[in-house]
Amino acid sequence: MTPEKWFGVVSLFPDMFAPFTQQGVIGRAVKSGKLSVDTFNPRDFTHDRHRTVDDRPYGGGPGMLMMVKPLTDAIHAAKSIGGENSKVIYLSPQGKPLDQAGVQRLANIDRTILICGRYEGIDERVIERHVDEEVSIGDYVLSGGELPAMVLMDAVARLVPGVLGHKASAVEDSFTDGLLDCPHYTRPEVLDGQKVPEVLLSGDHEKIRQWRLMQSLVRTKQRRPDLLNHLALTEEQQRLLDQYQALLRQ
Ligand SMILES: NC(=O)c1ccc(NC2CCCC2)nc1
Repeated sequence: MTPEKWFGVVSLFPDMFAPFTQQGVIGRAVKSGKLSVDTFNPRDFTHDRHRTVDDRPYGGGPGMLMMVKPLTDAIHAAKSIGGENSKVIYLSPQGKPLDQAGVQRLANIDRTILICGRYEGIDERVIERHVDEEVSIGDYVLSGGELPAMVLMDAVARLVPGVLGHKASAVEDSFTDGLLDCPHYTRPEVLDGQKVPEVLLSGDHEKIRQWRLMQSLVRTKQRRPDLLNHLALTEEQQRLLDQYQALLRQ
């Protein structure tokens, strides 16, 4: 069996991960043993009557931080399961933006610990001491790192061999070669008077492949030219793009 990929999630809200690990693609990956997710709740590592997990920031200011000792105890518990050389990732807006290339890199790591911050975040010394990588899923602020952790696990799990059937890998392909996905169509052939592009009904698979590639290129050029800047287009891709632009100029 392919060695399973393990995620250890440090979170004050472990119940948020139950629906995520029991449904859909991820649910199947967990059921088939290709993926496993363990949660570690800092609150389980408190010893005071109120089970305190937050603490005040030095220097004052609004909000609280995650209390250090319960957090580091939870991290140590996760490392005792995943192993001392588990990759430790902290989700935060200050992190490196996550893109498909980053997802592919993380897909090659078998043991990953994800730290989900709450309140205003965590003590910088915990980041310096325990965190290998700070990762951001986008330039916006969320109430916790749990949703970013699920986004990361979903994107990574899709790349684990056997998790996706062959059918769903079309989406992967377009992003893997750095392009946006082409338009998709299904029944009915005419929807509110709008027909499905003829080529898709032609049965000519080479023409369909070229049409889809052209659509991906044009969409990427129109919607995300920045993605094209980092791409070395293949000879075929360049030809198709030139062909399309020649069409536009007619
Ligand atoms: N863009 C992101 O990936 C992201 C991650 C965590 C977060 N909030 C957390 C971070 C510390 C306390 C709440 N917000 C946004």
